[in-house]
Order: sequence, then structure tokens, then C-alpha cells
Amino acid sequence: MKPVKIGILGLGTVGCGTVSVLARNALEISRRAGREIRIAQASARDLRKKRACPMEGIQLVQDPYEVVRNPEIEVVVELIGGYEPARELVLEAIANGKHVVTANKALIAMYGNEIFAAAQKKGVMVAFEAAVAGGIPIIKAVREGLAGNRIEWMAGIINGTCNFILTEMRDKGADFADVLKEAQRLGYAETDPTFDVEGIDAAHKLTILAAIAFGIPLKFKQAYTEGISKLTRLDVQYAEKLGYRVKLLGIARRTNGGVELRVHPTLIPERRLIANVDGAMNAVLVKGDAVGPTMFYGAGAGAEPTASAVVADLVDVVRTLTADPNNRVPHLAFQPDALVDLPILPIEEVETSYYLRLHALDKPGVLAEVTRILADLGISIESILQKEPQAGEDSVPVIILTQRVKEKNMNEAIARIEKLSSIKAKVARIRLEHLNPDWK
Ligand SMILES: NC(=O)C1=CN([C@@H]2O[C@H](COP(=O)(O)OP(=O)(O)OC[C@H]3O[C@@H](n4cnc5c(N)ncnc54)[C@H](O)[C@@H]3O)[C@@H](O)[C@H]2O)C=CC1
Ligand SMILES: N[C@@H](CC=O)C(=O)O
Ligand code: NA
Repeated sequence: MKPVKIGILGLGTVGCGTVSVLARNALEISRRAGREIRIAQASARDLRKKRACPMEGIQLVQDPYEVVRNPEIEVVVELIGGYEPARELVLEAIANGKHVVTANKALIAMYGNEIFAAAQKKGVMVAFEAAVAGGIPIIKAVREGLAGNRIEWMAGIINGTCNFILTEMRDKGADFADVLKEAQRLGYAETDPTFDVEGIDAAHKLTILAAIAFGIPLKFKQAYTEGISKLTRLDVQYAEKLGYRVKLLGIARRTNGGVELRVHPTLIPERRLIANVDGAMNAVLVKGDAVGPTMFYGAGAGAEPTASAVVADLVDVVRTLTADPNNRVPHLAFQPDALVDLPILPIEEVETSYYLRLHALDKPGVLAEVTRILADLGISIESILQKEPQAGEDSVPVIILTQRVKEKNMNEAIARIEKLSSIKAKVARIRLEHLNPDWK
């Protein structure tokens, strides 16, 4: 059989990783796909750059439109990243009848509805396993492996850069900026690393996971997004003293009122497996009604782990090239006309437990004032930890863990507490989840 000719857009970390894996495992891959997968053309900005991947037999061009317009190319692999020109290139590839494989979560989360509609109309596939949790086959697992379940919630460490930063800061006392530089050097970070540290990349991935888990359209703009840039080492240390780890979690959960879609630093009990996922590793907990809780773990970033998912998608696409488009696995797991437009809950309506750190004057009655405010707003206290005053300081840190409460009540409580004359600084707050299967 003739080889399937593919074209790659972008020869950076993942592009080069993909070229290397396809070359090294060529025989295994063609035995699986049933045909040889040959990279006929690749586009790169700098044609003269020395690359760490084998470029023999690959025609290198500068203009990516040359690849998407090349009649010989059957599958376009988009590894440029970002919104534009990736969107325009992918839509043009689809319009030209080409299948697309992409690792670009920003693109899928933001423009996936448009892209899938175009692909559906044209009868081509758009595969995006590498876009969520890198090498972990989480899209395949949720879309196909768990297809018998009503998925109730998912919670994941889905940004390798942030998990790497949090781990290095905790274990080695390393500085935030230095670890971020190291994550960039290792190829984990996005071109604009604020996407990583401000939680945007995790929100892109969570948006995709929620769509395939609940059968809803992609709703990235409605996701609540908070990163790790404002986390202090002090809070991480206090959390550890109380038996919790702080992780950047993406949480998608069905409730009676709608869907929670939120990314934020979260305290998790240290006994949970997911609390012990360190470095650039990712893990996604998925709770299905039939299967119960399941956890998927592996490398969420890096050249070859991500290439592993890109190549798996290529194999999938090649296997189903000749299949009737109506019999393929739907892009978002559910048939396009069966998607349900469930509302996404505003963060004020979301219920979680909280870690609070306040700085209170070291005098009698202060704690009573604080606990009264919490009680007035229906907030129950789980535990209180009062630290010793530091030499020369007149205020003491007080750490409070609360039971579940709506965010809007907590906002009100914090506003009232900060107005007390005995409270010396802004109240620090981190959400806390126990991650019990029944979400209690
Ligand atoms: N690095 C990682 O660990 C992971 C990355 N991804 C995603 O994979 C995609 C690629 O990421 P990386 O390889 O890390 O980025 P990168 O920055 O290393 O590579 C992108 C490459 O595309 C090239 N490029 C940009 N605009 C171009 C254009 N108009 N024409 C041709 N080439 C162009 C750049 O010069 C660069 O070499 C992104 O969507 C990213 O979010 C997904 C999972 C993991
Ligand atoms: N920047 C991302 C790369 C993989 O998706 C991350 O750090 O997880
Ligand atoms: Na994946």
C-alpha cells in the first residue's frame, strides 16, 4: 500500500519530538497503522536551523500554507501553537479535505466548535490527544474507554510547568522565576509562559475535558481561571503542616444547577494519590457512575511524551481514513446533534472548603470576632491553627480551615473580616477539596 503522506507545521519541541518518534518507531507504527506514515513536508520559520531530529527525506518549507495546500498531503499535523495563524491554517487544511492532528489546546478550547463543525461538514477528522495532559491517553480513555458511564466529575493536575514549579519550590526551596526558566529550558512551558502560571493553559485543557465528559460545547471563556503566581511559600508550608498539599487543579463537575469549570490552586489531603504527583507529571481523576473513581497518570509535557500522543492520533487517523465519516468516533465523544448546552456556574455559586490565613492582633477577643462573622454567614470551621507571634511583631498568623460554603458567602465573610481593626493584612484564601468519590 502507498505510504500516507503527512505534513508538519512547526518544528519546535513537539514537532521535532514527533519527527524523532516517527523515525525511530517507523516499523512498529506502520505495523499498527497498516500503512507507512511518511513525513513528506514540514514548515519551519528558520530553514537553516540545526535540529535535534532526523530530517532526511522531509522537504522543508518556510510558508505553512504551502503544506496545507499541497495536494499530496493527506494529514496536516499542526504544532505551531497559539490561536492564529493556527486557526486559519487548520480551517484551510480542512477546507482542502485534509485530516488534522494537533497538540494545540488553546486552538481547540477557543475555536474547537467552529473547527469540528467544519471538519464534520467536510468528512475529515481532527485529532487532539496531545492537547490534554500530553502523553496520557486521557481523551481516548474518556471518549471511548468510559463511554458507558455518566461522568460525574474530573479533577486533574494538567499543567506540567506549574506542577514542576510547585514541586521544585517545595522540595528544594527554589525560587519561582528560576524554576520557570528551567521549565522553559526543558520544553515544558508555553511560548508565553503566563499561559502556564496564570492557569490559562490548564483552563484550555479543562474546557476540552469537560466537553468530552459531559457532552457540552467548548466553553473556554466561561471557565474560572486562577494561576499560581500569587501563591506564597508560607501558605504552602502551613498547608503541609495541616496535612495538605497545594496543587494547581482543574475541576469539572456536574451539579444540579450546572457545570463547575474551574482552575485554581487547591489544598488536597496529602494521603490522596494525586497529591503525590510531582514534577512535570500530570494526573487526571475521573469519577464515572459505573466505574467509580479512576486515575490516569503520566508525563504531561515534553517533546517525546507529547509526540507519543501525536503519533497515536496519526495511527488512529490512518486506520480510519477509509471509514464512513458517520461511523467514526465523534470529535467531542457525543454525536454533534446530541450536545447539550448546560450552563457553566459562575465561581460565586461554586461550593468548596477553604484555607484562610489572617494576621490578627495578639489580643483577647479577636478570634471571637472572626468566628462570629463566619457563623453569621453560615460558614462552619473545620480547624483553627494559631501560630506563635514572631519577635518584634504585634500580629499573629491564624489559619482557619472551613467546611464547604458558596464562594459568594466566603467573599462576604472575607470583606467583613478585613474591615475589623484587629486584622492587619488582606486575608489569604486557597480553596480546599477532599476529592472523595462522592464529592463530600
Ligand atoms: N511542549 C510541550 O510539552 C507541549 C506542547 N503542546 C502544544 O504543542 C504545540 C507546540 O508546542 P511546542 O513544540 O512546545 O512549541 P515550540 O515553540 O517549541 O514550537 C513551535 C514551533 O512552531 C514554529 N512556528 C511558529 N509560527 C510558525 C509559522 N507561522 N510557520 C511555521 N512555523 C512556525 C516556531 O518557530 C517553533 O519552532 C503548542 O500548541 C503547545 O501548546 C502540547 C502538549 C505538550
Ligand atoms: N505548557 C504545558 C505543555 C503541555 O501541555 C504544560 O506545562 O503542561
Ligand atoms: Na493526552
